Amino acid sequence: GRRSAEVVRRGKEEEGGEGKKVKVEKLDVKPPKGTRDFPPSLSRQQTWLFSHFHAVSKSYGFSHYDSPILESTSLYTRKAGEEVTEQLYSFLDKGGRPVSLRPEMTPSLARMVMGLKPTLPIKWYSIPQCWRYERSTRGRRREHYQWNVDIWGVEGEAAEAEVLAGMVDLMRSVGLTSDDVGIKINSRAVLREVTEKMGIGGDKFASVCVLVDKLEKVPIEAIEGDLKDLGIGREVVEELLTVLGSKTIDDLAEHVGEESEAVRDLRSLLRLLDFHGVSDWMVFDASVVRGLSYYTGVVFEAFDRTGNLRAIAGGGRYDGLVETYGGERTPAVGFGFGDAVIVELLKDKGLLPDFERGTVDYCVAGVEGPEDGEAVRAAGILRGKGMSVDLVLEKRKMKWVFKHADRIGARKVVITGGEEGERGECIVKDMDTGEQVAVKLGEL
Ligand SMILES: OCc1cccc(Br)n1
Repeated sequence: GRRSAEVVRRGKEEEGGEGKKVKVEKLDVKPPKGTRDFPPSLSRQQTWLFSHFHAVSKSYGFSHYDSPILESTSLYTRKAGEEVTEQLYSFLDKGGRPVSLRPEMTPSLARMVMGLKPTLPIKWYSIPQCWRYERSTRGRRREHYQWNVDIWGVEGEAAEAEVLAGMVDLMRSVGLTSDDVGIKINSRAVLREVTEKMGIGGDKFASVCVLVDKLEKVPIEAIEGDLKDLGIGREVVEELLTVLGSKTIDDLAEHVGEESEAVRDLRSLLRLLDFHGVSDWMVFDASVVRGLSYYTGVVFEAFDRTGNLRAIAGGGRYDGLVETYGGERTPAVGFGFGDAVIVELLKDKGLLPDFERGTVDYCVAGVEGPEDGEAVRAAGILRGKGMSVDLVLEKRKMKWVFKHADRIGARKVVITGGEEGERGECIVKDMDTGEQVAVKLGEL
Protein backbone atom coordinates (compact mmCIF):
# COMPACT_ATOMS: atom_id res chain seq x y z
CA GLY A 1 0.00 0.00 0.00
CA ARG A 2 0.98 3.66 -0.13
CA ARG A 3 3.48 4.66 2.57
CA SER A 4 3.40 7.92 4.42
CA ALA A 5 6.12 9.68 6.43
CA GLU A 6 8.81 7.49 7.93
CA VAL A 7 8.68 6.87 11.66
CA VAL A 8 11.42 5.60 13.93
CA ARG A 9 11.19 3.21 16.82
CA ARG A 10 13.56 1.37 19.08
CA GLY A 11 15.03 -1.52 17.05
CA LYS A 12 14.59 -5.01 18.49
CA GLU A 13 17.47 -7.44 19.22
CA GLU A 14 16.93 -9.20 15.86
CA GLU A 15 17.00 -5.89 13.95
CA GLY A 16 20.64 -5.22 14.56
CA GLY A 17 21.30 -4.77 18.22
CA GLU A 18 19.78 -3.39 21.31
CA GLY A 19 17.95 -0.08 21.15
CA LYS A 20 19.31 1.06 17.80
CA LYS A 21 16.97 3.41 15.99
CA VAL A 22 15.53 1.78 12.84
CA LYS A 23 13.44 3.44 10.21
CA VAL A 24 10.04 1.83 9.58
CA GLU A 25 7.72 3.28 7.02
CA LYS A 26 4.16 3.48 8.36
CA LEU A 27 1.54 1.93 6.11
CA ASP A 28 -1.04 4.32 4.66
CA VAL A 29 -4.25 2.74 5.92
CA LYS A 30 -6.57 4.37 3.38
CA PRO A 31 -7.78 2.21 0.41
CA PRO A 32 -6.50 3.11 -3.08
CA LYS A 33 -7.73 6.48 -4.42
CA GLY A 34 -11.32 6.38 -5.63
CA THR A 35 -12.08 3.07 -3.93
CA ARG A 36 -14.03 2.21 -0.80
CA ASP A 37 -13.61 -0.15 2.12
CA PHE A 38 -16.74 -1.85 3.40
CA PRO A 39 -16.31 -2.22 7.15
CA PRO A 40 -19.24 -4.08 8.81
CA SER A 41 -21.63 -1.10 9.01
CA LEU A 42 -21.16 -0.26 5.30
CA SER A 43 -21.16 -3.94 4.41
CA ARG A 44 -24.53 -4.33 6.10
CA GLN A 45 -25.83 -1.36 4.10
CA GLN A 46 -24.51 -2.89 0.85
CA THR A 47 -26.01 -6.29 1.75
CA TRP A 48 -29.35 -4.60 2.42
CA LEU A 49 -29.30 -2.81 -0.96
CA PHE A 50 -28.18 -5.94 -2.81
CA SER A 51 -30.91 -7.98 -1.09
CA HIS A 52 -33.41 -5.69 -2.85
CA PHE A 53 -31.59 -6.11 -6.18
CA HIS A 54 -31.74 -9.90 -5.73
CA ALA A 55 -35.39 -9.86 -4.59
CA VAL A 56 -36.65 -7.80 -7.55
CA SER A 57 -34.56 -9.87 -9.99
CA LYS A 58 -36.11 -13.03 -8.54
CA SER A 59 -39.64 -11.64 -8.70
CA TYR A 60 -39.11 -10.99 -12.43
CA GLY A 61 -37.73 -14.47 -13.04
CA PHE A 62 -34.18 -13.29 -13.81
CA SER A 63 -31.22 -15.65 -13.40
CA HIS A 64 -28.03 -14.54 -11.67
CA TYR A 65 -24.73 -14.83 -13.55
CA ASP A 66 -21.21 -13.59 -12.96
CA SER A 67 -17.87 -13.35 -14.78
CA PRO A 68 -14.28 -12.26 -14.04
CA ILE A 69 -13.66 -8.67 -13.03
CA LEU A 70 -10.64 -8.90 -15.36
CA GLU A 71 -11.31 -9.00 -19.12
CA SER A 72 -9.28 -8.72 -22.30
CA THR A 73 -8.99 -5.04 -23.17
CA SER A 74 -10.14 -5.97 -26.68
CA LEU A 75 -13.69 -6.17 -25.29
CA TYR A 76 -13.72 -2.41 -24.80
CA THR A 77 -11.81 -1.02 -27.79
CA ARG A 78 -14.83 0.77 -29.26
CA LYS A 79 -13.83 3.89 -31.11
CA ALA A 80 -16.78 6.12 -30.27
CA GLY A 81 -15.15 8.38 -27.73
CA GLU A 82 -17.14 7.09 -24.80
CA GLU A 83 -16.02 8.01 -21.30
CA VAL A 84 -16.23 4.41 -20.24
CA THR A 85 -13.66 3.26 -22.83
CA GLU A 86 -11.45 6.32 -22.43
CA GLN A 87 -11.09 5.68 -18.71
CA LEU A 88 -10.18 2.01 -18.83
CA TYR A 89 -8.35 0.63 -15.81
CA SER A 90 -6.02 -1.41 -18.00
CA PHE A 91 -2.53 -2.98 -17.85
CA LEU A 92 -0.40 -5.66 -19.45
CA ASP A 93 -0.42 -8.95 -17.57
CA LYS A 94 2.82 -10.88 -17.03
CA GLY A 95 2.26 -12.57 -20.38
CA GLY A 96 2.12 -9.14 -22.04
CA ARG A 97 -1.61 -9.45 -22.65
CA PRO A 98 -3.62 -6.19 -22.54
CA VAL A 99 -6.23 -6.70 -19.81
CA SER A 100 -8.67 -4.35 -18.06
CA LEU A 101 -10.79 -4.22 -14.96
CA ARG A 102 -14.30 -4.26 -16.44
CA PRO A 103 -15.80 -0.75 -16.71
CA GLU A 104 -19.27 -2.21 -17.37
CA MET A 105 -20.84 -5.68 -17.52
CA THR A 106 -22.61 -5.76 -20.90
CA PRO A 107 -19.52 -6.71 -22.98
CA SER A 108 -18.82 -9.63 -20.61
CA LEU A 109 -22.45 -10.68 -20.98
CA ALA A 110 -22.07 -10.56 -24.76
CA ARG A 111 -18.89 -12.66 -24.57
CA MET A 112 -20.58 -15.26 -22.36
CA VAL A 113 -23.74 -15.48 -24.47
CA MET A 114 -21.72 -15.71 -27.70
CA GLY A 115 -19.70 -18.52 -26.14
CA LEU A 116 -22.47 -20.46 -24.36
CA LYS A 117 -25.19 -19.83 -27.01
CA PRO A 118 -28.05 -20.26 -24.49
CA THR A 119 -31.56 -20.68 -25.90
CA LEU A 120 -33.07 -17.20 -26.18
CA PRO A 121 -34.83 -15.36 -24.67
CA ILE A 122 -32.68 -15.05 -21.58
CA LYS A 123 -33.32 -12.81 -18.55
CA TRP A 124 -30.05 -12.49 -16.65
CA TYR A 125 -28.84 -10.21 -13.88
CA SER A 126 -25.61 -9.55 -12.00
CA ILE A 127 -24.19 -7.06 -9.49
CA PRO A 128 -20.59 -6.59 -10.66
CA GLN A 129 -18.03 -4.18 -9.30
CA CYS A 130 -17.04 -1.99 -12.25
CA TRP A 131 -13.95 0.19 -12.59
CA ARG A 132 -12.74 3.30 -14.35
CA TYR A 133 -9.46 5.16 -14.15
CA GLU A 134 -10.81 8.65 -13.59
CA ARG A 135 -8.17 11.39 -13.44
CA SER A 136 -7.92 11.98 -9.71
CA THR A 137 -8.29 15.75 -10.24
CA ARG A 138 -12.06 15.26 -10.36
CA GLY A 139 -11.88 13.21 -7.17
CA ARG A 140 -14.60 10.92 -8.45
CA ARG A 141 -14.95 7.29 -7.47
CA ARG A 142 -13.08 4.70 -9.48
CA GLU A 143 -15.27 1.75 -8.64
CA HIS A 144 -18.92 1.05 -8.02
CA TYR A 145 -21.20 -1.94 -7.89
CA GLN A 146 -23.84 -1.87 -10.58
CA TRP A 147 -27.01 -4.00 -10.71
CA ASN A 148 -27.21 -5.17 -14.34
CA VAL A 149 -30.51 -6.48 -15.73
CA ASP A 150 -30.71 -7.72 -19.33
CA ILE A 151 -33.22 -9.45 -21.61
CA TRP A 152 -31.78 -10.97 -24.79
CA GLY A 153 -33.79 -12.34 -27.73
CA VAL A 154 -36.92 -10.15 -27.54
CA GLU A 155 -37.56 -7.75 -30.47
CA GLY A 156 -40.55 -5.84 -29.15
CA GLU A 157 -41.00 -3.13 -26.50
CA ALA A 158 -42.39 -5.71 -24.07
CA ALA A 159 -38.74 -6.24 -23.08
CA GLU A 160 -38.14 -2.54 -22.37
CA ALA A 161 -41.42 -2.40 -20.44
CA GLU A 162 -40.41 -5.40 -18.34
CA VAL A 163 -37.00 -4.08 -17.29
CA LEU A 164 -38.43 -0.60 -16.64
CA ALA A 165 -41.13 -2.07 -14.41
CA GLY A 166 -38.36 -3.92 -12.55
CA MET A 167 -36.44 -0.68 -12.08
CA VAL A 168 -39.56 0.95 -10.65
CA ASP A 169 -40.19 -2.02 -8.34
CA LEU A 170 -36.66 -1.70 -6.98
CA MET A 171 -37.22 1.94 -6.16
CA ARG A 172 -40.61 1.25 -4.58
CA SER A 173 -39.02 -1.54 -2.52
CA VAL A 174 -36.58 0.90 -0.87
CA GLY A 175 -39.36 3.40 -0.14
CA LEU A 176 -39.12 5.81 -3.10
CA THR A 177 -42.18 7.07 -4.99
CA SER A 178 -42.76 8.70 -8.37
CA ASP A 179 -42.68 12.03 -6.50
CA ASP A 180 -39.01 11.34 -5.71
CA VAL A 181 -37.84 9.77 -8.96
CA GLY A 182 -38.78 9.90 -12.63
CA ILE A 183 -37.55 7.87 -15.59
CA LYS A 184 -36.80 9.76 -18.78
CA ILE A 185 -37.71 7.75 -21.87
CA ASN A 186 -36.61 8.32 -25.44
CA SER A 187 -35.52 6.37 -28.54
CA ARG A 188 -32.31 6.73 -30.49
CA ALA A 189 -34.38 5.94 -33.56
CA VAL A 190 -35.22 9.67 -33.42
CA LEU A 191 -31.56 10.55 -33.94
CA ARG A 192 -31.13 7.82 -36.55
CA GLU A 193 -34.10 9.00 -38.61
CA VAL A 194 -33.06 12.64 -38.45
CA THR A 195 -29.37 12.03 -39.24
CA GLU A 196 -30.26 9.64 -42.09
CA LYS A 197 -32.52 12.33 -43.60
CA MET A 198 -29.52 14.65 -43.38
CA GLY A 199 -27.39 12.15 -45.23
CA ILE A 200 -25.14 11.42 -42.22
CA GLY A 201 -23.92 7.83 -42.71
CA GLY A 202 -25.04 5.05 -40.39
CA ASP A 203 -21.39 4.24 -39.57
CA LYS A 204 -21.17 7.61 -37.81
CA PHE A 205 -24.41 7.08 -35.88
CA ALA A 206 -22.84 5.68 -32.70
CA SER A 207 -20.32 8.54 -32.52
CA VAL A 208 -23.05 11.10 -33.19
CA CYS A 209 -25.04 9.70 -30.26
CA VAL A 210 -22.05 9.88 -27.91
CA LEU A 211 -21.41 13.48 -28.96
CA VAL A 212 -25.05 14.52 -28.63
CA ASP A 213 -25.03 12.95 -25.15
CA LYS A 214 -21.98 15.07 -24.31
CA LEU A 215 -23.80 18.16 -25.68
CA GLU A 216 -26.12 17.81 -22.69
CA LYS A 217 -23.16 18.38 -20.38
CA VAL A 218 -20.65 20.62 -22.17
CA PRO A 219 -20.93 23.73 -24.36
CA ILE A 220 -20.99 22.96 -28.10
CA GLU A 221 -17.55 24.59 -28.47
CA ALA A 222 -16.05 21.73 -26.46
CA ILE A 223 -17.04 19.17 -29.05
CA GLU A 224 -17.42 21.26 -32.22
CA GLY A 225 -14.17 19.78 -33.58
CA ASP A 226 -15.37 16.21 -33.06
CA LEU A 227 -18.68 17.10 -34.71
CA LYS A 228 -16.87 18.62 -37.69
CA ASP A 229 -14.80 15.41 -38.02
CA LEU A 230 -18.13 13.65 -38.48
CA GLY A 231 -19.16 16.22 -41.07
CA ILE A 232 -21.66 17.80 -38.72
CA GLY A 233 -21.78 21.58 -38.89
CA ARG A 234 -23.50 23.95 -36.48
CA GLU A 235 -26.66 24.22 -38.61
CA VAL A 236 -27.08 20.44 -38.48
CA VAL A 237 -26.59 20.52 -34.72
CA GLU A 238 -29.20 23.25 -34.38
CA GLU A 239 -31.72 21.12 -36.33
CA LEU A 240 -30.86 18.06 -34.21
CA LEU A 241 -31.37 20.07 -31.03
CA THR A 242 -34.75 21.33 -32.28
CA VAL A 243 -35.97 17.75 -32.70
CA LEU A 244 -34.39 16.68 -29.40
CA GLY A 245 -36.21 19.60 -27.79
CA SER A 246 -39.63 18.07 -28.58
CA LYS A 247 -41.69 18.26 -25.40
CA THR A 248 -44.20 15.52 -26.22
CA ILE A 249 -44.38 12.51 -28.52
CA ASP A 250 -46.94 14.46 -30.57
CA ASP A 251 -44.41 17.29 -30.97
CA LEU A 252 -41.84 14.71 -31.99
CA ALA A 253 -44.26 13.24 -34.55
CA GLU A 254 -44.53 16.77 -36.02
CA HIS A 255 -40.80 16.58 -36.77
CA VAL A 256 -40.31 12.96 -37.79
CA GLY A 257 -43.83 11.92 -38.88
CA GLU A 258 -46.41 9.71 -37.18
CA GLU A 259 -45.07 6.67 -39.07
CA SER A 260 -41.58 7.12 -37.59
CA GLU A 261 -40.20 4.00 -35.91
CA ALA A 262 -39.30 6.06 -32.86
CA VAL A 263 -42.84 7.42 -32.48
CA ARG A 264 -44.35 3.94 -32.94
CA ASP A 265 -41.92 2.34 -30.46
CA LEU A 266 -42.47 5.01 -27.83
CA ARG A 267 -46.26 4.96 -28.08
CA SER A 268 -46.28 1.15 -27.83
CA LEU A 269 -43.88 1.22 -24.88
CA LEU A 270 -45.83 3.85 -22.92
CA ARG A 271 -49.04 1.87 -23.50
CA LEU A 272 -47.46 -1.26 -21.98
CA LEU A 273 -45.98 0.72 -19.10
CA ASP A 274 -49.50 1.91 -18.30
CA PHE A 275 -50.58 -1.72 -17.90
CA HIS A 276 -47.55 -2.23 -15.63
CA GLY A 277 -48.99 0.58 -13.50
CA VAL A 278 -45.82 2.69 -13.71
CA SER A 279 -46.92 5.55 -16.00
CA ASP A 280 -46.53 8.19 -13.29
CA TRP A 281 -42.79 7.39 -13.13
CA MET A 282 -42.32 7.94 -16.87
CA VAL A 283 -41.28 11.21 -18.52
CA PHE A 284 -40.85 11.42 -22.31
CA ASP A 285 -37.65 13.38 -22.95
CA ALA A 286 -36.45 13.57 -26.56
CA SER A 287 -33.05 14.85 -25.43
CA VAL A 288 -32.05 11.66 -23.61
CA VAL A 289 -29.40 9.81 -25.61
CA ARG A 290 -27.22 8.09 -22.96
CA GLY A 291 -23.44 7.86 -23.33
CA LEU A 292 -22.85 4.29 -24.47
CA SER A 293 -22.23 3.95 -28.19
CA TYR A 294 -24.04 0.64 -28.67
CA TYR A 295 -27.59 1.67 -27.83
CA THR A 296 -29.79 1.52 -30.95
CA GLY A 297 -33.40 2.06 -29.90
CA VAL A 298 -35.27 2.98 -26.73
CA VAL A 299 -33.03 4.57 -24.08
CA PHE A 300 -33.94 5.61 -20.55
CA GLU A 301 -32.50 6.99 -17.33
CA ALA A 302 -33.83 7.33 -13.80
CA PHE A 303 -33.34 10.75 -12.21
CA ASP A 304 -34.11 12.36 -8.88
CA ARG A 305 -36.79 15.00 -9.37
CA THR A 306 -34.91 17.55 -7.20
CA GLY A 307 -32.18 17.53 -9.86
CA ASN A 308 -29.50 17.44 -7.16
CA LEU A 309 -27.96 14.10 -8.09
CA ARG A 310 -26.47 12.38 -11.11
CA ALA A 311 -28.48 9.70 -12.95
CA ILE A 312 -29.61 6.89 -10.62
CA ALA A 313 -29.73 4.24 -13.36
CA GLY A 314 -29.71 4.07 -17.14
CA GLY A 315 -30.11 1.68 -20.03
CA GLY A 316 -31.71 0.90 -23.35
CA ARG A 317 -31.92 -1.38 -26.37
CA TYR A 318 -28.60 -2.48 -27.94
CA ASP A 319 -29.44 -4.85 -30.81
CA GLY A 320 -26.12 -4.21 -32.56
CA LEU A 321 -23.61 -5.06 -29.83
CA VAL A 322 -23.04 -8.74 -30.71
CA GLU A 323 -22.41 -7.79 -34.36
CA THR A 324 -19.57 -5.49 -33.24
CA TYR A 325 -17.94 -8.64 -31.80
CA GLY A 326 -18.36 -10.54 -35.08
CA GLY A 327 -21.60 -12.28 -34.10
CA GLU A 328 -25.15 -12.17 -35.44
CA ARG A 329 -27.54 -9.24 -34.79
CA THR A 330 -29.20 -10.12 -31.47
CA PRO A 331 -32.05 -8.16 -29.86
CA ALA A 332 -31.02 -7.05 -26.37
CA VAL A 333 -32.28 -4.63 -23.73
CA GLY A 334 -30.86 -3.83 -20.33
CA PHE A 335 -29.85 -1.32 -17.71
CA GLY A 336 -27.20 -0.58 -15.08
CA PHE A 337 -28.16 0.67 -11.62
CA GLY A 338 -25.23 1.89 -9.49
CA ASP A 339 -24.84 1.45 -5.73
CA ALA A 340 -23.79 5.03 -4.97
CA VAL A 341 -26.35 7.57 -6.23
CA ILE A 342 -29.28 5.55 -4.88
CA VAL A 343 -27.73 5.61 -1.40
CA GLU A 344 -27.17 9.37 -1.60
CA LEU A 345 -30.83 9.78 -2.59
CA LEU A 346 -32.07 7.51 0.22
CA LYS A 347 -29.98 9.49 2.69
CA ASP A 348 -31.44 12.78 1.39
CA LYS A 349 -34.95 11.34 1.77
CA GLY A 350 -34.30 9.88 5.23
CA LEU A 351 -35.08 6.43 3.86
CA LEU A 352 -31.72 4.74 4.55
CA PRO A 353 -32.02 2.30 7.49
CA ASP A 354 -29.44 2.49 10.32
CA PHE A 355 -26.73 -0.15 9.88
CA GLU A 356 -24.43 1.17 12.60
CA ARG A 357 -25.05 -1.91 14.75
CA GLY A 358 -25.33 -5.46 13.57
CA THR A 359 -27.82 -7.90 15.02
CA VAL A 360 -27.15 -11.29 16.55
CA ASP A 361 -29.69 -13.47 18.29
CA TYR A 362 -27.58 -14.47 21.29
CA CYS A 363 -24.41 -13.58 23.14
CA VAL A 364 -23.23 -16.58 25.23
CA ALA A 365 -20.62 -16.38 28.02
CA GLY A 366 -19.44 -18.66 30.83
CA VAL A 367 -18.85 -17.10 34.24
CA GLU A 368 -15.65 -19.14 34.51
CA GLY A 369 -14.54 -18.02 31.01
CA PRO A 370 -14.03 -19.82 27.67
CA GLU A 371 -13.00 -23.08 29.37
CA ASP A 372 -16.61 -23.44 30.56
CA GLY A 373 -17.81 -26.27 28.29
CA GLU A 374 -21.42 -25.48 29.19
CA ALA A 375 -21.10 -22.13 27.36
CA VAL A 376 -19.77 -23.96 24.30
CA ARG A 377 -22.60 -26.49 24.56
CA ALA A 378 -25.19 -23.74 24.92
CA ALA A 379 -23.84 -22.00 21.80
CA GLY A 380 -24.04 -25.29 19.88
CA ILE A 381 -27.63 -25.94 20.97
CA LEU A 382 -28.71 -22.44 19.91
CA ARG A 383 -26.83 -22.60 16.59
CA GLY A 384 -28.43 -25.99 15.98
CA LYS A 385 -31.77 -24.19 16.23
CA GLY A 386 -30.67 -21.70 13.54
CA MET A 387 -29.83 -18.94 15.96
CA SER A 388 -26.86 -16.60 15.40
CA VAL A 389 -24.60 -16.77 18.43
CA ASP A 390 -21.63 -14.66 19.51
CA LEU A 391 -19.66 -16.84 21.96
CA VAL A 392 -17.42 -14.81 24.29
CA LEU A 393 -13.92 -16.27 23.89
CA GLU A 394 -12.10 -14.68 26.78
CA LYS A 395 -12.66 -14.51 30.53
CA ARG A 396 -14.67 -11.38 31.08
CA LYS A 397 -16.64 -9.75 33.93
CA MET A 398 -20.42 -9.94 33.44
CA LYS A 399 -20.52 -6.13 33.25
CA TRP A 400 -18.29 -6.33 30.15
CA VAL A 401 -20.42 -9.16 28.67
CA PHE A 402 -23.62 -7.08 28.86
CA LYS A 403 -21.94 -4.01 27.38
CA HIS A 404 -20.48 -6.20 24.61
CA ALA A 405 -23.92 -7.74 23.97
CA ASP A 406 -25.39 -4.23 23.61
CA ARG A 407 -22.57 -3.16 21.29
CA ILE A 408 -23.10 -6.08 18.91
CA GLY A 409 -26.89 -5.82 19.03
CA ALA A 410 -27.56 -9.15 20.70
CA ARG A 411 -31.24 -9.75 21.50
CA LYS A 412 -30.50 -12.07 24.41
CA VAL A 413 -27.57 -13.03 26.64
CA VAL A 414 -26.98 -16.56 28.00
CA ILE A 415 -24.70 -16.91 31.03
CA THR A 416 -23.57 -20.42 32.03
CA GLY A 417 -21.76 -21.57 35.20
CA GLY A 418 -22.04 -20.01 38.63
CA GLU A 419 -24.80 -21.10 41.06
CA GLU A 420 -27.30 -21.82 38.25
CA GLY A 421 -24.68 -23.91 36.53
CA GLU A 422 -24.52 -26.12 39.70
CA ARG A 423 -28.22 -26.86 39.09
CA GLY A 424 -27.70 -27.57 35.34
CA GLU A 425 -29.26 -24.25 34.46
CA CYS A 426 -28.17 -21.05 32.78
CA ILE A 427 -29.40 -17.45 32.95
CA VAL A 428 -31.10 -15.98 29.89
CA LYS A 429 -31.42 -12.18 29.86
CA ASP A 430 -33.64 -10.36 27.36
CA MET A 431 -31.64 -7.25 26.37
CA ASP A 432 -34.80 -5.43 25.38
CA THR A 433 -36.91 -5.95 28.51
CA GLY A 434 -34.08 -6.68 30.95
CA GLU A 435 -36.03 -9.75 32.13
CA GLN A 436 -33.76 -12.56 33.41
CA VAL A 437 -34.88 -16.21 33.73
CA ALA A 438 -33.11 -19.44 34.73
CA VAL A 439 -33.40 -22.13 32.06
CA LYS A 440 -32.21 -25.74 31.88
CA LEU A 441 -29.56 -26.01 29.14
CA GLY A 442 -31.58 -28.69 27.36
CA GLU A 443 -34.53 -26.30 27.18
CA LEU A 444 -32.69 -23.43 25.52
O1 LIG B 1 -20.93 4.57 -14.56
C1 LIG B 1 -19.63 4.86 -14.98
C2 LIG B 1 -18.68 4.13 -14.10
C3 LIG B 1 -18.00 3.00 -14.57
C4 LIG B 1 -17.11 2.36 -13.73
C5 LIG B 1 -16.91 2.84 -12.46
C6 LIG B 1 -17.63 3.96 -12.06
BR1 LIG B 1 -17.39 4.66 -10.33
N1 LIG B 1 -18.51 4.59 -12.84
